[in-house]
Amino acid sequence: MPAEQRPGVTVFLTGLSGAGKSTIADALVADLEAEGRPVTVLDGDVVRTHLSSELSFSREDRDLNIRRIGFVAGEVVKHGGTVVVAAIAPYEAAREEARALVERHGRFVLVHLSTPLAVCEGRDVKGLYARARAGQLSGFTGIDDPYEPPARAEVVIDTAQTPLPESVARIREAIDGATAPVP
Ligand SMILES: Nc1ncnc2c1ncn2[C@@H]1O[C@H](COP(=O)(O)OS(=O)(=O)O)[C@@H](OP(=O)(O)O)[C@H]1O
Ligand SMILES: Nc1ncnc2c1ncn2[C@@H]1O[C@H](COP(=O)(O)OP(=O)(O)O)[C@@H](O)[C@H]1O
Repeated sequence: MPAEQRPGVTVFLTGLSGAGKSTIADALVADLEAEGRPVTVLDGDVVRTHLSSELSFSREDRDLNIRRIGFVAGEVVKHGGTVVVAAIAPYEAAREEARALVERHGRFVLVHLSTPLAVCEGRDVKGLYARARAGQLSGFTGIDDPYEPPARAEVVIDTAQTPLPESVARIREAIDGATAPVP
């Protein structure tokens, strides 16, 4: 679809640490940018450096973080832009608030990475699960802090079962409403 006719869209990747949010976000962004489609990326780690550096991982602060992300995404979508969010976003109410902020202006595609905790912990990309298990990090999602699975997600992907190119193709299908070829 020509860029000037395309409504803005936010793809919101949610899931446990190590579920594959950043990996899929990077591949999805590369896929979109290869078509000359600019993308605004709001990755949890980066947002927490630049926009939410004062926030903790309490429920209140996580919710505020997701609300900020939803607001920024909505502003970009308002002008027809494409946004990719990668954040744990463990609480249903905050995700739905972000959805509402975006859907005022365009489309919102929630992608739940349902990768099981045991797989995420086995990956332990940053060594945080080991620290949480050792009692050196408290309030870690999935260990001693909750993750509420989304009641309604446009796409659900378990990255223990789904190869990366298939994940990207499924999300492209949800965005474009047409089958994107698997590379
Ligand atoms: N207590 C606790 N719980 C969960 N995650 C923690 C915690 N402390 C630090 N980290 C690191 O912060 C990254 C998650 O940040 P988010 O902004 O996505 O979290 S949230 O949406 O506000 O809940 C997360 O990044 P990912 O591993 O990429 O998900 C962690 O590296
Ligand atoms: N099919 C897959 N899809 C996505 N990531 C995968 C897959 N298989 C293995 N991985 C690995 O899982 C890890 C996921 O880490 P990351 O993307 O940083 O997760 P998150 O951003 O959710 O914390 C990466 O090391 C990635 O290479």
